[in-house]
Amino acid sequence: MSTPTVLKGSDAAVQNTNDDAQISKLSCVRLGYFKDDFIQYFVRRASRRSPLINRGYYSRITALRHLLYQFLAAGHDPATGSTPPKQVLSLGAGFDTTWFQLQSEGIAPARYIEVDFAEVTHKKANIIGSKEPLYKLLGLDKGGEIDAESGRIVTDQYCLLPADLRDLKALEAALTSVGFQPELPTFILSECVLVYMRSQDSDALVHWLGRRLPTAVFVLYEQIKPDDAFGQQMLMNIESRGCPLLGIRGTPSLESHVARFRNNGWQRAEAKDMNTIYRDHLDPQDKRRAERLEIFDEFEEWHLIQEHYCIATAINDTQGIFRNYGLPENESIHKPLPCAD
Ligand SMILES: C[S@@+](CC[C@H](N)C(=O)[O-])C[C@H]1O[C@@H](n2cnc3c(N)ncnc32)[C@H](O)[C@@H]1O
Repeated sequence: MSTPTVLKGSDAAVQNTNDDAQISKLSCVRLGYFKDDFIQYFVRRASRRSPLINRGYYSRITALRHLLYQFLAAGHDPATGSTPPKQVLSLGAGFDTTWFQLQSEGIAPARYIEVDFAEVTHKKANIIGSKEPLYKLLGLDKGGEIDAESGRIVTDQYCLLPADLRDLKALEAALTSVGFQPELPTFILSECVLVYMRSQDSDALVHWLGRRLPTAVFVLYEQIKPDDAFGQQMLMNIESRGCPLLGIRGTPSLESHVARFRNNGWQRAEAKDMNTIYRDHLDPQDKRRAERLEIFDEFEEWHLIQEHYCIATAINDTQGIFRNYGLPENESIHKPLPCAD
């Protein structure tokens, strides 16, 4: 498959949001908010972000990582010491490095599948193919397939697949081609992705996954509240970059995220805004450490921004392994992200 050279304007702009996200993650890593030894390979022009942005990414990444760790540990049987094999499906993964981090920590799941537009996976495959620490971790020096031209990598544990998430037939074909197993416990990650799609497309995707995956956790992070003054300004800023939040009117609130999941094949769902998550669900000790990293006095804006982002989770649990799944209230069972010295 060749990489399309002509992109529809807004698709190209949406793809560029990936670069922005990775620059912000690297900014956090360099300041010590969290550790990620791999993000450096995916950023061409590093830039230090404002304390407001850094703290926002810290809260996003810390909460999402906690949910992922919890999923990976679910179903652990203390008697046998075994945990059921699991898979991750990362939608619109961009240059996310989570698989590399999990693999280097020795806790990667049985399968980790990333999907994005071919233009993005093409660039990601090129980077992975040209950086020794990345392709060695993937075992690509010993086997597996990498086709940077088409943006496809297939190894036993990790797959990178080009597909447009609005085209469910193409997505299904891509997943089937690498032996995606719908019956395995699956963690679906959508970090700032569905909101760029029209609601009819993202609803269809949520429905399709909800119907096919009997044991799964869907974790979504994105913007909400488009209608108050701050929300209107946020929409204008994003629209001016050419990538409007086409889906935000369909899921403008916490309640609408829950309702969308419940109406589309998911047994349970909940949604919280990032103010609540930061206040009540992040490890207090790690938060204190992060809060000392930079001088910070923009509290009013901080709360406004955090109120306009949410994490929604949905669960299908035919095996009964996610009974207590979710972010815990402020307490000590958090596994803090390893932090840079
Ligand atoms: C803001 S970036 C987020 C990247 C990554 N999830 C992260 O948080 O670091 C949005 C990503 O979603 C991808 N995306 C948006 N719409 C998509 C679609 N219809 N099909 C495939 N990927 C899509 C973009 O190409 C981009 O890489």
